[in-house]
Amino acid sequence: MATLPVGLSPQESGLSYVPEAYVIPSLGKRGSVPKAHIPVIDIAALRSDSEEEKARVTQKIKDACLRWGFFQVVNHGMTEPVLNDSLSACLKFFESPPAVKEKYLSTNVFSPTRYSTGLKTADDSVQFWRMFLKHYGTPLSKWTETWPEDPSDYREKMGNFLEGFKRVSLDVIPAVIESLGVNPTKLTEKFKKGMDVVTVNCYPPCPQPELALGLPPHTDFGCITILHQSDHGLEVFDEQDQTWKSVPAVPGALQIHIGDQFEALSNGIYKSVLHRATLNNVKTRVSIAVQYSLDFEEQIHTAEELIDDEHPRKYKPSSLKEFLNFLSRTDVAASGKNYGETLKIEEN
Ligand SMILES: O=C(O)CCC(=O)C(=O)O
Ligand SMILES: [Fe+2]
Repeated sequence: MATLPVGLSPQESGLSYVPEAYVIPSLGKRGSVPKAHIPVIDIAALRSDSEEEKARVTQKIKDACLRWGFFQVVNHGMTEPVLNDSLSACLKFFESPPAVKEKYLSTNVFSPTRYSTGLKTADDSVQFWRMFLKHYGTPLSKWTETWPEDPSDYREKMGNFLEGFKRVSLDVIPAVIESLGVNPTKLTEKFKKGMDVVTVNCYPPCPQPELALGLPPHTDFGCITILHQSDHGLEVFDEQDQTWKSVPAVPGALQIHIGDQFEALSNGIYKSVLHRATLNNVKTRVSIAVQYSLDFEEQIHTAEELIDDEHPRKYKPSSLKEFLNFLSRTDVAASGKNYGETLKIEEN
């Protein structure tokens, strides 16, 4: 499929106005969005031997998942240099000459490493003020070779970062499963061999940030997403009062989203969080969102422990491969279609 050469989109070329295809009429007059009182959870105890301390953290995770499907974590074990270096390596990639990015330009969602703009591609009918790079994470021995060679430290910095992130995921995922009253042992073994889909988002300054978005309202398809950002800009939808709220910046904190596949695992007890990325007109924001799922074709099912006569199964099984098939045949930006909706079993 034809696509714009790298560097020519309005957000890459620094256009001084927002073209029609980027204007989101439903944004209306945005004014100031209230802050969300999102729990900030110290997860150090998840790595300790104290069952009592672990249970305390697990309870906090449960409360946050029920209320928001979202929380922030601190004391996650990632060091500041590893976190900072990953963002600088990503920013350098986006600032590289077009020839560096052209190698990865693709509209094929199955490409292991893919650069593009907007939500899915520059050809979508609705556009978003974003550039992105997608690739897989661990095991590094399998995927590093597929990542950009330029900038020269990208592979090293992202490798350190993604190994640390995987460890955080293996602390948080069992705790989320446990918080549902489900034994996490078997699934955790599968997650060790699971896929991490890495999306590096770059949102350059936008001349009219009130008119456009970096990413439209969406839920993430995976089990959980862990997000690391250079600056705030993420908003979550508060189901309680049906309004958008901004996620406060907490230095060093990582953001954790419940995704569609964990909503299905929980039989709808936890809901995947609706979120969107907003823009500013001052500085480039970079975020790294890693979605964790089982192996490519391995399906995740609703936990049997959560199904009985009163609580029938509400979700179909799903896999990363099935999600990518959905994505390749759907113009998500124009249709507003969401993968999570396709997983719901219709009630008779
Ligand atoms: O940049 C952000 O804050 C959000 C990124 C995101 O939602 C995604 O990559 O799925
Ligand atoms: Fe997302």
